[in-house]
Amino acid sequence: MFLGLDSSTQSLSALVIDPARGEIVREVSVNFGAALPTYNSPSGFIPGGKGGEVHADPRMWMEALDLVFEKLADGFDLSQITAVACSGQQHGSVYFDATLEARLAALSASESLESQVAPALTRATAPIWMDTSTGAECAEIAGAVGGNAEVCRISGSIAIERFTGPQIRRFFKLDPAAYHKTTVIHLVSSFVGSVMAGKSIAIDHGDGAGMNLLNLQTLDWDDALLDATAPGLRAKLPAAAASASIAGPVSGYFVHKYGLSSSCQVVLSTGDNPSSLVGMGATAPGTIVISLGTSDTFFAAMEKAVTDPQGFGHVFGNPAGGFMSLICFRNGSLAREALRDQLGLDWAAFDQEGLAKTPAGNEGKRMLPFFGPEITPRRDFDGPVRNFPAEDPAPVQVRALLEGQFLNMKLHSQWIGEEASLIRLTGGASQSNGIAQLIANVFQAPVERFAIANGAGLGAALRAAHACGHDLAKLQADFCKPAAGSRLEPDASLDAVYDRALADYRAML
Ligand SMILES: Nc1ncnc2c1ncn2[C@@H]1O[C@H](COP(=O)(O)OP(=O)(O)O)[C@@H](O)[C@H]1O
Ligand SMILES: O=C(CO)[C@@H](O)[C@H](O)COP(=O)(O)O
Repeated sequence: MFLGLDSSTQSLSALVIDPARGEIVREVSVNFGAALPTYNSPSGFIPGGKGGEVHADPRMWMEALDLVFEKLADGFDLSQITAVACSGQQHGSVYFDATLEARLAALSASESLESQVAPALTRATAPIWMDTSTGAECAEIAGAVGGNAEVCRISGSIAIERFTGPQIRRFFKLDPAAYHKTTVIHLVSSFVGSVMAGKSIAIDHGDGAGMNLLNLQTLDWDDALLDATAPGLRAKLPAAAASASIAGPVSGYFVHKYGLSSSCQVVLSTGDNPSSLVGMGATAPGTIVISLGTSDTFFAAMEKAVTDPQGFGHVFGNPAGGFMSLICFRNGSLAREALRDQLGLDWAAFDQEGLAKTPAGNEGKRMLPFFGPEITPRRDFDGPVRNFPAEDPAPVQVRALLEGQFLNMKLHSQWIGEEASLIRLTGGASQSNGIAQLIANVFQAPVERFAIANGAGLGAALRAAHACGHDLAKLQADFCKPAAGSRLEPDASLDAVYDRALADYRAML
């Protein structure tokens, strides 16, 4: 059996697969806000950050890892697990001093992970992907390297506020003493994997490409980008390596405390979106994945690595080899939640009210769907913009938000240059039938969903199995199957309606 862990924005989840039976045999999850309320992070991050700062408390992730293993081990024999791999929310970074390695190597099963690892932190909180505070650092990095076109040529993205390099530069500028004390900087995914392995593990090319530090030609950290970011940075970064590498056996902590086998192997971690590419069976070009987690993301395996001339889209490593496109929309589920709560609805009513009671195209009533700062396209927070009165009935508001979100996605994914022939949906909001049908109609492509909404966790488990010799294509054929009756066809009669809507939306931006 193989275990996949996914440390996303709002939760840490675990999923066990049995390739011999082609089945998911166990799934558990810990929601940070609900299970760990003392961190005051109801949506997984510390609210109220100033100047675009959005951080999370890494101690919360350590506590969640113990909690998820307690749940996993309850009535389940974890010694059956051959290997584990992790996925994590992308770009977030965790900073440690020179005591980290000794602490990880000597973890005692009689104490918590948090009490043993947290004293090594050199930065109390971790900037995460929602952070937009590094505009100045992005400009400095681009300026030092010769402009954003050059940053994009090397790393697959222009200098981006949430990416790890600009975040590291900001830390170096804000607290140089703490930066100099830092000897290891991990991504969220490689951090969780390192705790599992009892030693710092390498960063894979999938998540590493989201740092503005990886050279996509050499697949190593790029000296010009390192120098532009902060002094002595190469020595603080784990090596960059292929996603399918085995890091070593699991830490004795998990053997003695939760019953994993001492021969259980830890496979390198990757980002939650590259992991979902694997879990949604989309590692070969042709299928587009839309993930509706905290962020909404749109991604696909690439035939060849093209970059976004507008600078919003990214090129990441495909965990199965080659590259993938990725576009991230910050106003995803939290924007839908904000409107749902303003209107006093639950999710069922949100679907029924919004989509069943209004016509496709919303009679021209449109919304720029930004309930917080947006990154695709870049907009400061000035609230949603409507071309109709904010007092209009709830169904009009809901349809305007949802159509706005997916028109925005359609508009900003055109640079990839591929017509969507099949879309697979994952993430929490993919459970909504109304949203799934709306996506089919806006993109005029069939939409499929799986029985589980956690494509990233499934991807992690599949990667663990693949790294241990299982054939990835066979694993994907067995596990990445749409749930019976889940396929939704687009309504071809709405093609012209959404063409017009897209033109209107573009004009409103
Ligand atoms: N039926 C639903 N309709 C719309 N959104 C939903 C529904 N169920 C859950 N969600 C949204 O899914 C989000 C969590 O998705 P998830 O993929 O677990 O996020 P993450 O991986 O970022 O932690 C929540 O913010 C919630 O608003
Ligand atoms: O910033 C990005 C991708 O570039 C986000 O997609 C994060 O990876 C967070 O993922 P979720 O928690 O929303 O799944």
